[in-house]
Amino acid sequence: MSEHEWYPILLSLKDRTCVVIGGGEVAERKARGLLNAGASVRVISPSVTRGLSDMAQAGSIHLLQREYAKGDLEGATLAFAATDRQEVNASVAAEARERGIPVNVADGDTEGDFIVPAVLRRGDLVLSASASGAGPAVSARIIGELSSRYGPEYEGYLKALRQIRAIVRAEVPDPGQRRRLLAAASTEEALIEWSRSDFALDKRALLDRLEERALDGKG
Ligand SMILES: C[C@@]1(CC(=O)O)c2cc3[nH]c(cc4nc(cc5[nH]c(cc(n2)[C@H]1CCC(=O)O)[C@@](C)(CC(=O)O)[C@@H]5CCC(=O)O)C(CC(=O)O)=C4CCC(=O)O)c(CCC(=O)O)c3CC(=O)O
Ligand SMILES: NC(=O)C1=CN([C@@H]2O[C@H](COP(=O)(O)OP(=O)(O)OC[C@H]3O[C@@H](n4cnc5c(N)ncnc54)[C@H](O)[C@@H]3O)[C@@H](O)[C@H]2O)C=CC1
Repeated sequence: MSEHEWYPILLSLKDRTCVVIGGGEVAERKARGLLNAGASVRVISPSVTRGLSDMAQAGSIHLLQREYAKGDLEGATLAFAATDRQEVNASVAAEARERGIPVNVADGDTEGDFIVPAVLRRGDLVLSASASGAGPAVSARIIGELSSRYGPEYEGYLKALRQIRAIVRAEVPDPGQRRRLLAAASTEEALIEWSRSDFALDKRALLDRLEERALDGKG
């Protein structure tokens, strides 16, 4: 994998077809990541892990148990070349390029268009880390460290914050003031407070409380 300056984005894959070629541990990990993003996943491989086989049985992925053949990327939004055969991965990448489909290549020999970071999800909070291919185990370790710092409670925090933000955006016309209040609404202490209270029931009281927090933050 040569050195690149990668551009990180969050992609919407809901109900989009993503095709994974290969059925080993790496393919399984990519398939799970795609399912977590609501994608429709097609896996093509003559042999597959137990995990992939269970996912197919449960109907969560569409499995074609055979070798990759040109044409398999038809209709794909993203392609993943995750076999243990470099020449197969290269053919998948070539088909993707012909079709203009972004492709991820799991081995280091063929250039892919994108790489996959290590990911931690807490509801709407998505944390990701990448070492740009220098050492993926570092990415995994850092995400492991973040998972204890940002626990499952963050899911509730962000649900609450989304509602607060909607109220502030509707009630506070001045952009500078809005930004000031939303910064005050986003501290960890504030997130804990919102997740424990019925703030949305009384907009006036909420805005007063935010003003108080904003002033406290200054002092
Ligand atoms: C470039 C990239 C392309 C891509 O796959 O997108 C790529 C490439 C390669 N990985 C290899 C090896 C390993 N990969 C992992 C793990 C992960 N690899 C992931 C991403 C990426 N791997 C992309 C770079 C992202 C980045 O740098 O941040 C993660 C983050 C996400 C995911 O895969 O979903 C996931 C951790 C998820 C988690 O656990 O949270 C482990 C550790 C383990 O398995 O426990 C090992 C063994 C240890 C080691 O080798 O370091 C090899 C050598 C293969 C060989 O030797 O044959 C290559 C090829 C090469 O480097 O040339
Ligand atoms: N990017 C990453 O995160 C990592 C990448 N790797 C690389 O990825 C490759 C795959 O790793 P694993 O999943 O552990 O390997 P694996 O050996 O467990 O699985 C390889 C899979 O490819 C399938 N396959 C072989 N020929 C095929 C064909 N013609 N069409 C469709 N599927 C075919 C096999 O059926 C098997 O399911 C490794 O050889 C290595 O180069 C390895 C570790 C991590």
